[in-house]
Amino acid sequence: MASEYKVGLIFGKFYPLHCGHIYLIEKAMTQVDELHIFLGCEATRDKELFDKSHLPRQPQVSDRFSWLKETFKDRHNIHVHILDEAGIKSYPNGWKDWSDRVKQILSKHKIKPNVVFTSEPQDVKDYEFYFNSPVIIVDADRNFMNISATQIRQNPYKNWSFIADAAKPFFVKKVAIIGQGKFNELSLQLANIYNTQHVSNGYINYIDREISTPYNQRYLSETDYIRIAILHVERLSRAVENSNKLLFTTIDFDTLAQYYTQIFEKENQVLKGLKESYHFDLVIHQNDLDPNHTPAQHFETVSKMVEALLI
Ligand SMILES: NC(=O)c1ccc[n+]([C@@H]2O[C@H](COP(=O)([O-])OP(=O)(O)OC[C@H]3O[C@@H](n4cnc5c(N)ncnc54)[C@H](O)[C@@H]3O)[C@@H](O)[C@H]2O)c1
Repeated sequence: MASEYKVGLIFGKFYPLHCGHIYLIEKAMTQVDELHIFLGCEATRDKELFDKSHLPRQPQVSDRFSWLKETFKDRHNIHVHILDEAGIKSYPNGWKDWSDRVKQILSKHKIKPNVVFTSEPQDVKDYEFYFNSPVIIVDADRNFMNISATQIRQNPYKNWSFIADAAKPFFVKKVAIIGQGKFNELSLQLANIYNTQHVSNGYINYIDREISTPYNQRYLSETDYIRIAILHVERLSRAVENSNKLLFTTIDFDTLAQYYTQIFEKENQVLKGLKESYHFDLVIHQNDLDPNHTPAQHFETVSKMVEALLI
């Protein structure tokens, strides 16, 4: 006897996607032929969640969507839909309107669900009523993956290991430590200590020398600076994918643009654009620290500044 083709539904905010969500989804996948995930979004509610959180920046719907897509890429029977909840009374006061909006998407894509998965026992009756489907509760006590998105929003770095790998790069804090001699080694040292990535920039020593070099004896042309900047973006982008909470480097784009302006006595639009769009969470210039301090004291000062980023 042919068994019924099973189509499952899962609803969530995935703010952010974590291993508990992934467990729910994978557990559901053991019981269905096809799974439809609905990513609920509502601009005011989502902004409020961010305002109450300790997340470094607000994930947009596109970020949350891409975390799901990336995590379940190559899984052709997992489908992700964006569910705009604008204008509907917030949970749990808008079940009728909310389920009607879900049904619009179901009918548009000719999806005929026959099971809903959740870890929330209090929602079972409403899901059964509005979708006329049985509900399977997965790990209501969160014993298998003891984590919630609220806990991650409250303390993303303490709960780092639970954040979905696809979402981690979004939360990595970028640190540039700029200086000479022993100070220049700090970013590499801290990357080692924090078990994370470091992006060196070998050109920085050249650039620093160029400032005091007469025009006709300089090594680097104007376009070399653009190449250095683009290469740096590429290397940072690769490194952030494998970073553990922090990413260290020896130059930021604001400083690079300042060097350029100092040397060529004009602005460059590419560097200006990078300076405005590429955000660093912490930039430490050796010149801003006490010049009478020893390298060991600088190490202490900088370490404390970095540690404060993870609170
Ligand atoms: N307006 C309404 O009345 C109404 C009614 C129902 C649902 N909704 C919407 O549905 C969405 C529900 O999202 P949510 O808050 O449940 O999202 P969520 O992202 O917190 O969770 C998504 C799913 O993962 C499960 N889960 C979370 N942590 C888990 C863990 N550690 N182990 C196993 N499973 C885990 C949850 O039970 C849920 O089923 C929201 O967008 C909400 O607005 C609205």
